[in-house]
Amino acid sequence: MQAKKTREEVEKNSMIDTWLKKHCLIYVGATRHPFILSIRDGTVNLSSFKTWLGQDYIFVRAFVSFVASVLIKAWKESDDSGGDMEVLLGGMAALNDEIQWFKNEASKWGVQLSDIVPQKANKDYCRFLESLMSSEVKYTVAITAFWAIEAVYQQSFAHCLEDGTNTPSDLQATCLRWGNDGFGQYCHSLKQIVNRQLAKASDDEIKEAEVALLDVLEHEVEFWNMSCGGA
Ligand SMILES: Cc1ncc(CN)c(N)n1
Repeated sequence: MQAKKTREEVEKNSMIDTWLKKHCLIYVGATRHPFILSIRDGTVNLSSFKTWLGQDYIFVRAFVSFVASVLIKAWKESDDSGGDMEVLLGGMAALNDEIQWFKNEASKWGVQLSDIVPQKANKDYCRFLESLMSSEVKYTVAITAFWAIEAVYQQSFAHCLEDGTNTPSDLQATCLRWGNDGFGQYCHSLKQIVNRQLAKASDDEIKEAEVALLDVLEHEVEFWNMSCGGA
């Protein structure tokens, strides 16, 4: 018979949900940003959209390297009982498509990707990713950040696809890229990996993972602000 879980174990198993409740203000700030709300209600400024498109292309290229570093940490540190490598490889494959998608969208919207200069918020975010790539950073911390980065886009763009929204038809494909059910399922798999890692992590690692989550949420807010011309 399975032993009854202690309250501590139950809490650790759903650590992410506990954190999202605790940090609800910043989480809502990242997933319901005015830029996203403007897509959702159809008032989006197209020049902001194009800024976001060009800057995000640069971000995604840095993000691929970060994901590669998470994959290495998974190989070294995870017992892989949850099939982490497969989930991460699926993520890499999706990023390969994402880069191609950015190139196609850029040519559709007349954005010259070779001319894009990364703005401060983007540089800061990429620098943060680089800091997580250090071998000193534990898998639990890096995978928490990884899940949060993907989850913010999934939650944000899925919000633009809900019934009764006014998302412009030519932005539907963008919203579907991250708001589709398959991407939602992928984020759910990442979240399960994170909760499993946190359940066996040391107190210090748990603290570091929580800080990484907050850092991601702050960088995501700054990234949206930048897209609107605010940073
Ligand atoms: C800034 C940012 N955050 C998240 C994602 C989703 N891969 C993205 N493309 N850009």
